[in-house]
Amino acid sequence: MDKKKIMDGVKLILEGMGEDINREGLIDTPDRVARMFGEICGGLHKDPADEISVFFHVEHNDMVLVKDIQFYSLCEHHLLPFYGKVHIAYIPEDGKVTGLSKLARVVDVASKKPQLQERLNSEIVEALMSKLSAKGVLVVIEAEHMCMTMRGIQKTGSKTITSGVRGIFRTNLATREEGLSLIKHM
Ligand SMILES: Nc1nc2c(ncn2[C@@H]2O[C@H](COP(=O)(O)OP(=O)(O)OP(=O)(O)O)[C@@H](O)[C@H]2O)c(=O)[nH]1
Ligand SMILES: [Zn+2]
Repeated sequence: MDKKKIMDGVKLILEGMGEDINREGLIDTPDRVARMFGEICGGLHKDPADEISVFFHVEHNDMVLVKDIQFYSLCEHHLLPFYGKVHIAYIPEDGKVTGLSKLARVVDVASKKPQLQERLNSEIVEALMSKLSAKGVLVVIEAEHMCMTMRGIQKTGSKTITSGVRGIFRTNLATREEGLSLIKHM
């Protein structure tokens, strides 16, 4: 990331607001904000699929579900946070599974950048489908968008739910319902 460009931009925004960029409380703000963007946009220019780096073979060809994976992302329209939980289920092909933490790493890389919830959802699904060659993948994201709560339409508490369904979760209704009910009730 070009830290200097971000710092110059932050100074311009503050000046545009009529702030005194040399007052004590703001003097280090451009530097802080640039470091912050480096951290919260750490997924930029990375491929989420690269996070799935280890594979194991187990005698398990049924569902694997990791739910309530917390994420924080940045709405690409307003640069305000949207955040919530990702639930990931997959059905391995020939017992090919990955480490559980790798699923959360995929979520981190796909979310830490200016993003849309729908794209976040499909990037996670595609990463899993391509690397695991799974029989099926189901990803559900529930999120609160601060651009809809602290500004604009101001609907505090509203939640946006997206889902991405591939393979057997798409073709077999009972499998999809099992995944969805585990996400909802456990
Ligand atoms: N589909 C989708 N829309 C989003 C997401 N995040 C923010 N938005 C929406 O993007 C839209 C941008 O609309 P614009 O009319 O260009 O911007 P705006 O004038 O600030 O709109 P308001 O938010 O309605 O005040 C808004 O409706 C946001 O709610 C997202 O992840 N997915
Ligand atoms: Zn927004």
